[in-house]
Amino acid sequence: MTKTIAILGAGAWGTTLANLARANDHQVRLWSRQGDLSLEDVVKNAEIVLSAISMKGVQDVALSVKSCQVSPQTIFVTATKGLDAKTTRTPSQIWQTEFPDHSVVVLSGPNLSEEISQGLPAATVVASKNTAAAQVVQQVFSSGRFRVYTNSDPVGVELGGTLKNVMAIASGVCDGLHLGTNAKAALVTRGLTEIIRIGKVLGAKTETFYGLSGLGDLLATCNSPLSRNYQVGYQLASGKTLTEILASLPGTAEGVNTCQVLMQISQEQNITMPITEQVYRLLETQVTPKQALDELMLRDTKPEYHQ
Ligand SMILES: NC(=O)c1ccc[n+]([C@@H]2O[C@H](COP(=O)([O-])OP(=O)(O)OC[C@H]3O[C@@H](n4cnc5c(N)ncnc54)[C@H](O)[C@@H]3O)[C@@H](O)[C@H]2O)c1
Ligand SMILES: O=P(O)(O)OC[C@H](O)CO
Repeated sequence: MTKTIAILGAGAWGTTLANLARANDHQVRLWSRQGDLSLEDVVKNAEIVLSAISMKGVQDVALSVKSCQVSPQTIFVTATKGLDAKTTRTPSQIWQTEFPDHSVVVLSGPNLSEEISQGLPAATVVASKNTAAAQVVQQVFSSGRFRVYTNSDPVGVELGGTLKNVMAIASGVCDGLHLGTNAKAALVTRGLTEIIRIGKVLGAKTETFYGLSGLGDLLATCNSPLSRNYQVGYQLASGKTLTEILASLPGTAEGVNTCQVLMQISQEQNITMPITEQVYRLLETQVTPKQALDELMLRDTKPEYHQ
């Protein structure tokens, strides 16, 4: 059945998702703050409101939508991968707080938008506490080129996509320093352990991180030069400054902000995050890429716990 869908954020991801929904004959209205359409007109009578806004704009946009006329049945979908710098909340937590009586669905997976725009096959996950709402979103986007799975752990799915961005920066550094395949495998594997450790404290289920939105997205983002987060790390390794890199980056690299928020969470909740800590110190120019590597390699010896 044709759905009326409002997509907020006309960047790389919002535009790609709009095209996927249009290809399935849905009626899509795309809103951006630079565009001609008003937010009020775009969300009016929408059965689904999907946000692909960068993290820094999510809270403000959610508040603006709250002041618009939204149908009580509207399903909110969030495709943002980040954490709020002020509150440390995830995007779905922000949308659910502003719209407590609505279903909120998280859409996340190994989804480099450029590949999907080229018509290459990909899979993703739609997760919600409300299974029926997740199934509606699954039908909207599913096609022969985009396979959509449902999941009942929205926070786990969301955190998989968010936390891997920090590991993608580290992976870019690893490749930029030409440290080899063994080093990369060690980094990604220990990165997953670190993601699970943080994710469990933040309320996610461990098994979710072994799925598409966790391990899947970690593999995609840590291995692709198309990833903006990977590019940040790769170019830091070549000696560029973060300011120079961000000035020429096409779109948002959420891992930079996520890393700062994670350091705050690490201090408040006493969670050990060695890789995140070194990425943070590198972004803050407290260490060079080579020093960050040495710090990680020379940590105290320990058993290989996966927790
Ligand atoms: N590009 C991808 O491959 C991809 C895939 C999956 C998820 N994501 C996630 O989707 C989100 C958006 O990524 P993108 O690649 O489209 O980024 P982008 O930089 O191309 O677009 C970001 C969009 O957010 C809007 N925005 C930013 N701040 C705003 C504010 N204060 N108010 C209103 N609008 C604001 C921008 O105008 C733009 O439309 C990120 O969280 C990213 O991690 C991206
Ligand atoms: O370009 P990045 O680093 O934001 O990665 C895009 C997607 O999150 C990959 O799934």
